[in-house]
Amino acid sequence: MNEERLPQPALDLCSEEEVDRLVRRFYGRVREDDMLGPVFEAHVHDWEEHMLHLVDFWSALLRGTRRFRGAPVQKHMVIDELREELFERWLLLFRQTTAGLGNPPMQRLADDAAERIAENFWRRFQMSRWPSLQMLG
Ligand code: HEM
Repeated sequence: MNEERLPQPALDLCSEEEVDRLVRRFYGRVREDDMLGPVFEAHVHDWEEHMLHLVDFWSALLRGTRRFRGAPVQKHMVIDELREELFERWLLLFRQTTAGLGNPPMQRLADDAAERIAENFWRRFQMSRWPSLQMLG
């Protein structure tokens, strides 16, 4: 178990520029990826809008800002292509990106949040597609 406390969202954890760098580098990798690229290209119609929206999302999680407005769960529930390997790939590219930012506390919080959210999306997606799984708790 990691004894060190997880960093908390704070304005001095990272700058807006670092958040912007994370999002642009990450989705740059996603777009070039053989597995994830086609899924995103099929659903994202305006990439610049998506980037700015995702900067607001990560800025909220990492810096505690309050610009993000959205419905992430619903947006993912309608992506028919979702499957476990895609989430694993998503997390791999995300971790590679955060590792290259040179800000270890930001990296820890971002990786932790991404993992928890990915698990949540995947669990909810399975529940919504196969409601009989609900009885398994
Ligand atoms: C297999 C993994 C994933 C895929 C294929 C995926 C795909 C997508 C796509 C296609 C959109 C655009 C939807 C639209 O605008 O209609 C989107 C939006 C978004 N994604 Fe993901 N995603 C994945 C995992 C994640 C994870 C793990 C997170 C968070 C840690 C995340 C956060 C978001 C957010 C915040 C939005 C914007 C939602 C909104 O507009 O309210 N995604 N994603």
